[in-house]
Amino acid sequence: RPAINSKAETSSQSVQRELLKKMSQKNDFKESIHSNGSCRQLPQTIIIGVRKGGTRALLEMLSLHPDIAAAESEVHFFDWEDHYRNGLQWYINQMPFSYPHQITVEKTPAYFTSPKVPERVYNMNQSMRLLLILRDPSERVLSDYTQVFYNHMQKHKPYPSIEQFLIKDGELNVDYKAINRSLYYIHMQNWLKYFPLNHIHIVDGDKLIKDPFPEIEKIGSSAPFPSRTRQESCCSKLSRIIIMQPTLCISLLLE
Ligand SMILES: Nc1ncnc2c1ncn2[C@@H]1O[C@H](COP(=O)(O)OS(=O)(=O)O)[C@@H](OP(=O)(O)O)[C@H]1O
Repeated sequence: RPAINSKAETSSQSVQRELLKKMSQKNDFKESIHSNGSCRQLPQTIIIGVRKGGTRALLEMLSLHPDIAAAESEVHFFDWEDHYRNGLQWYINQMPFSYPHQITVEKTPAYFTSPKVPERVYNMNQSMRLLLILRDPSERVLSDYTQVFYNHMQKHKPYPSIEQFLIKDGELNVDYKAINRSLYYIHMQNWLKYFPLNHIHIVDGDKLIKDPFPEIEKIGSSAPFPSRTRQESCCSKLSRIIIMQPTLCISLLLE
């Protein structure tokens, strides 16, 4: 099943409306509505990971589509207790304003490897569409390590070499977080307890970086970048595309 499908959208939105009604009875919930008719909506699609898989690039590419409204920053609603305790009203408040026909997408790469998250997402919306971008697991480990290494360097803090993390007692150290996050099949099993495989659209991160358009096209069954709005959308967001992926921009302009 495609991860983003504007027809299936209708049923997903009605599920969420029911959910919001229940919330309003309990917590005096008020939906934030803008005077221009847009409002904040719960996401219908979540990019759940994987960390360093290309989640930012994927979100930026999807947000080129005029029917997609993307949350700017990582929300960490389902994985951080402090946030989860705040409830759905708080979650909605983190979402961008969007029009009813638009699909709201958020990305928090830590969701994929957090054991509590699949059940929590399921409890919110059983028909949630999940996007998971994976890349070569070894390269992902290096990328993960490098990010933490540079964070330490910037703070002038020492950080062990990668060799010190990789091997423990002569064996691969699967307790090392960066390796553990690359054990995709383990985390996937958690998600499959709650969502069938056809709810989880897997994007090939290695292909996305080399040739993004075919990977993006696979996400939606209907044309993900309607021709009517393609150029307009491309021009207004040109600078972002150039930063993220010049070849996507060229594809969009040539289409
Ligand atoms: N199109 C495009 N533009 C820019 N970057 C791209 C793109 N596609 C994939 N990537 C690679 O994505 C890696 C960062 O992944 P994430 O965005 O998931 O990182 S994070 O988890 O949100 O920190 C990061 O990996 P590293 O280069 O290993 O750091 C990027 O190279």
